[in-house]
Amino acid sequence: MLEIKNLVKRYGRDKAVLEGLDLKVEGNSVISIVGASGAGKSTMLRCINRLVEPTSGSITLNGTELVHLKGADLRRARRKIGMVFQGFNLLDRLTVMENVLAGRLGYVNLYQAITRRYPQADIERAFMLMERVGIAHYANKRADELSGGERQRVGVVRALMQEPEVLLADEPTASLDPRTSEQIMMLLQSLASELSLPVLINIHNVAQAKTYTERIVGLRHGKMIFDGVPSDFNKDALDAIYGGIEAPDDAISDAPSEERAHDPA
Ligand SMILES: Nc1ncnc2c1ncn2[C@@H]1O[C@H](COP(=O)(O)OP(=O)(O)OP(=O)(O)O)[C@@H](O)[C@H]1O
Repeated sequence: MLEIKNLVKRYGRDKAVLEGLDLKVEGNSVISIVGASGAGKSTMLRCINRLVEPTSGSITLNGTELVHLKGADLRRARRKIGMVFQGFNLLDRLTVMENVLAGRLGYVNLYQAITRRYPQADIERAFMLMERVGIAHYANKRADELSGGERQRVGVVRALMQEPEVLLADEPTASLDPRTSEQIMMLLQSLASELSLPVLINIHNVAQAKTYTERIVGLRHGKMIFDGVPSDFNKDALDAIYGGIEAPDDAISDAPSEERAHDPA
């Protein structure tokens, strides 16, 4: 279980960008975090894996307090937090397999890491996960030879190689075309349930949030002003989150639905 209590983040002396957030995530829920640009979505995710230092508050993952961890304890805790990025964050000149195995760096010793001698079990797990998401045949290709959707699948597998207890995805579909975005959302939804993994997804596309996630958290100016199921995310909720700031296209339509029931990967 991931539990955030009274999380505050202030950059320097500026006004707090997160003003006391509380969030509890259990089981294999897939949760989207929506909000206008600058609402604090990325800051919230980055506080969880401590890419950003929380100013105050508590974040626990399965009983371990993450705030204030340092050194080896922080590295150990971070292994349990997978992250998928908007820009994929792959090492372009390395192969797909090498990128995927980078997800094990937190587990192997320095010699293994430098010589890239990963345990056989890691290689088998890598192939199993690459098969699962449909990229195993690209194992020896350079990462920069793949399409955006394929690259994001590499990013997802790399995160899963960490054997995470929670998966964070920061705008995972923002660099992809609409159809590929839907495929990645479906993939995250299926993997959450197959691996019993909670997944938190920052997303601008409210229609996709409604279609592919089971809970929506809405932020506005660093405060949580909506936390509920997609069917309750109506025009009022939309106005409360975006009113006067931004009006996302097709935000309350039930957009992509053709393939929502299955994952083609
Ligand atoms: N490193 C930083 N230093 C100072 N201010 C920052 C830093 N990172 C983010 N901010 C500010 O914090 C606020 C929240 O930013 P954040 O990136 O978390 O929002 P967001 O909801 O993810 O926005 P977007 O959807 O545009 O990515 C913004 O006002 C931003 O300018």
